[in-house]
Amino acid sequence: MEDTLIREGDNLDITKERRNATFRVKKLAAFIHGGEEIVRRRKEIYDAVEREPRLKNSVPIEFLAREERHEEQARRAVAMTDVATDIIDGSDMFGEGIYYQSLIMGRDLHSLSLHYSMVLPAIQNQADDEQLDEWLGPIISRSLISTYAQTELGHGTNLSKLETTATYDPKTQEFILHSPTITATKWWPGALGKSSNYAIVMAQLYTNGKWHGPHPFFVQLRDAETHMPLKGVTVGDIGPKLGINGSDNGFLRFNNFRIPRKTMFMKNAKVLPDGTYVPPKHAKLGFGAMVFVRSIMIKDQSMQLGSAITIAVRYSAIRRQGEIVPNSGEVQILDYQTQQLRLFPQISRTLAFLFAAYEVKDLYLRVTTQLQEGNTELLPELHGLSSGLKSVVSWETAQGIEQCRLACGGHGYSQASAFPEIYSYAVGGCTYEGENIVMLLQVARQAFLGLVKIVSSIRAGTAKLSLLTSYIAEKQPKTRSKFTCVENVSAEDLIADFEYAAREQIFYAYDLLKKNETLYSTPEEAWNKTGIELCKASRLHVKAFLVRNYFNYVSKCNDSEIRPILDQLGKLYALDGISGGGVWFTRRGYYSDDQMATVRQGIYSLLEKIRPNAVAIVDAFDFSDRELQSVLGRRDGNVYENLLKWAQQNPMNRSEISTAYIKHLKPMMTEGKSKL
Ligand SMILES: CCCCCCCCCC/C=C\CCCCCCC/C=C/C(=O)SCCNC(=O)CCNC(=O)[C@H](O)C(C)(C)COP(=O)(O)OP(=O)(O)OC[C@H]1O[C@@H](n2cnc3c(N)ncnc32)[C@H](O)[C@@H]1OP(=O)(O)O
Ligand SMILES: Cc1cc2nc3c(=O)[nH]c(=O)nc-3n(C[C@H](O)[C@H](O)[C@H](O)COP(=O)(O)OP(=O)(O)OC[C@H]3O[C@@H](n4cnc5c(N)ncnc54)[C@H](O)[C@@H]3O)c2cc1C
Repeated sequence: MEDTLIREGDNLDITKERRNATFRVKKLAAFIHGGEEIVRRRKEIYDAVEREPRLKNSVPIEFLAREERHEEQARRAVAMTDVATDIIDGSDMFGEGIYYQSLIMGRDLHSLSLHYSMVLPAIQNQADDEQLDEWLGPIISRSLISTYAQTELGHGTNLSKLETTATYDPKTQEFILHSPTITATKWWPGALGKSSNYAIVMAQLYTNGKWHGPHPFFVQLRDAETHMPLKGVTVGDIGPKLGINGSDNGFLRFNNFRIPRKTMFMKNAKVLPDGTYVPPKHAKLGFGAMVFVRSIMIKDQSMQLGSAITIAVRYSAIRRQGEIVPNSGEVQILDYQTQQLRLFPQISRTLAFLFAAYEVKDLYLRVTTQLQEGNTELLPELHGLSSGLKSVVSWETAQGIEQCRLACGGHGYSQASAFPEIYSYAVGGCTYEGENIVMLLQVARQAFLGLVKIVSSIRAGTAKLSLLTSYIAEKQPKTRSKFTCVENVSAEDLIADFEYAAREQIFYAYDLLKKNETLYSTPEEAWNKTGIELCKASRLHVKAFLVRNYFNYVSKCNDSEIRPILDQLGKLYALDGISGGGVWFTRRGYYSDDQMATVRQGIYSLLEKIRPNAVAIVDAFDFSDRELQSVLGRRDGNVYENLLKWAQQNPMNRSEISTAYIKHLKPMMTEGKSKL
C-alpha cells in the first residue's frame, strides 16, 4: 500500500479528511489483511499486474454489449492465467488468488471461473490417483476448459430429484448419460454455454439395477479440435442475466451419451468393472466442490461490501449539499447523522464478514487435511458454518450495497458509480451454491449446529457440543442484560446478549416444532409450519457467531492507535444488531425499554466518534481505483470532472446525431410539422 494516499491535485475535502485521521492507515490495513507482509504482497501483486501490458483493462466494460463483454472477459481470463504463476502463489486461492482475480476480472465471472473455483478443487479432492494423473495436468495447463454442471431446469436445491441419469453398462464398461425430460436439462452452469469442452456432471447413478443417488462424472462435451458438441450432446448459452454477463452460463442435454467407467470420480464412491457399487465414507463427500465455493465466497462477499462502502464514504466526503446551521455553508453529506447510520454499520459488517472468512478458511483447510487421511469428523461442522455464513453474509452484503447506492443519491444509480455492477454480481451469492433460505434450514436441521438435535440432546442431558454450539446449553440468565452505556459495555457482555437472543429463539423454534408435530400428521409438515421460526433461529445463531468471532479476532490487536477504532466498529456492529433485532433482545424483559433507548444513544455517540476517521478507515481496506472502477469512489475525490469525462466517452456520444433520431424521431417530427 502507498505511503500516503494524499497527492497534489486531490479534492480538498477528501485531503482534509485524510489529514485529520487519528491513526495511520497502514497500521489498520495490516491488521485487517492479516499482517504487514500480506499488505506488502498485495502491493507487489498490484504493481506486477499494472506493469503487465496484457493485463491492461482498456475497455470500460459497462459500455459493452453482451457478446463483446463475454469476449473481453475471455481475453482477460486467458491473460490473467497466462501470467498468474509469475505473479501469485496459485495455491493460495483464499488470499492471493481471489485478490489477483479481482484486480483483473472485476465483478464478473468468465470462461475460466468454474474451471478454477469448482473443477480444480473437485479434482484435487475427489479424483483417485489414476484420475488425478490423467486430469490434473490438462486442467492446470488449460488444454481443456471445464465447468460444474449440476442444476437442472426442474431442480437446483433438491439434489436427490435431479433427473439426469448415469446408467452403468458392464458389457462395455461405460455409463450412459441421459436427459429423460425437458426438466432434466442442465441449466445455469457458468461457462458451459460456449467456453467449456468438459464438465463435471452430477447425475443419478444406476448400476446393476440399483439407484445410488447423485454422483459426479468428468465428461467431455465438445470435440478437442473443432470445439463442436459431441454427438449426443446439446449445449448452449441461457441468455442475459441480472449480472455476470461476461459468463456464458449454459444449458446441456444428453441423448444416451456413452462415457467410460473411469469418468466417474472414484476417490470416494466407486463402481467396479462388474458394476458393484462401493459407497463413500461419508454420503456427502461428492458435494465437496460446493462446500469450497461456500467457504471462499464469504471473503468475496465481504470484499464486495467493502468496495461499496469505500465508494459511498469517499463520495459522501466530497459531496456538499444542504446546510446544518443556516447560512454557514453547505456541508459534506457525511456530516448528516442519517447518512452516517446508513453507512458506518456497513464498515463494521465488512470487517465482521472478513474476520469470519478467515475462520471458515482455517476450518476448510483443516477439513481438507483430515479428509486426505480418510477422516470425515469435521465435515458436518464445515457444512454448517459455510452454509450459515453464506446465507447471512450474502443477504446482508446485498442489503448493504443497496444502502450505499441509495446514500449516493442520483449518481449512485449511474453505472459510473459501479454500484449496479457490484450489486448484480454480489446478489447472485444469495442464490448460487444453495438458495439462502434452504441453507438456513440446513443449519437448523442437519448441519453441525444441528440446532434441533442439539436442543433435544441438551434437554436429555446427553449433549456433545462443539466450541461454536456450547453456548446453547448454558442457562438463560434470569437477570437483565448488563448493558448500561456504550462506554462501559464489554465485548463479553455484547456476545452474551447475542447468545441470549439466539438461545431464546432456538428454544422457541424447537418448542414450536414439537407442538406442531402434535398438530400435523407428519414430521415434515410440522417442519414446514415451523420454517420461518427455524430460519430466524439459524440467522441469530450465525449472528452470534459473527459478533463473537469479531471480538475474538480483534482481541489479538494490542496497538493503542488502531484498537479504539476496531472497538468502536465492533460495538457499532453489535449495537446496530441489537437495536434492529428488537423482539429477540427484549423477550422476558432481557433488555428494558430504557436500555434500548440507551443502546440507540450509544449508536449515535459511536457514529460521532467514527465520523472523523471514516475516510481513513475505508482507505485501510486497500482498494485501488483499478478494483473499484468507480468514478464516485476515486481515491483523489475528483468526482465531478471525471463524471463528465465518463459520460463523454460513452459510445452514444461518438456522433452528435443518433440512429434513433434518424430512423424514428426525425420522421415523426417531420410528419408532425406537416400536420401543423
Ligand atoms: C491461477 C488463476 C487464479 C484464479 C483464481 C480464482 C480464484 C477463485 C476466487 C473465487 C472467488 C469467488 C467465488 C465466486 C465464484 C462463484 C461461482 C458460482 C458458481 C455457482 C455454482 C453453483 O451454484 S453449483 C450448484 C450449487 N447447488 C447447490 O448448492 C444445491 C443446494 N442443495 C444442497 O446442497 C443439498 O441438496 C441440500 C444440502 C439442500 C440437501 O441435500 P440432500 O442430499 O437432500 O441431503 P439431506 O438429506 O437434506 O441431508 C442429509 C445429511 O447430509 C448433510 N449434508 C448435506 N450436504 C452436505 C455437505 N455438502 N457436506 C456435508 N454434509 C452435508 C446434512 O447436513 C444431513 O446431515 P444429517 O446429520 O443427516 O442431518
Ligand atoms: C449466478 C448464478 C450462477 C450459477 N452457477 C451455477 C453453476 O455454475 N453450476 C450449477 O450447477 N448451478 C449454478 N447455479 C444454479 C444455482 O446453484 C441454483 O439456482 C440454486 O442452487 C437454487 O436452486 P433453484 O434455482 O432450484 O431454486 P429453488 O430451489 O427452485 O428455489 C426457489 C424458491 O423455493 C424455495 N425452496 C426450495 N426448496 C425449499 C425447501 N426445501 N424448503 C423451503 N424453501 C424451499 C427457495 O428458498 C426459493 O425461495 C447458478 C445460479 C446463479 C443465479
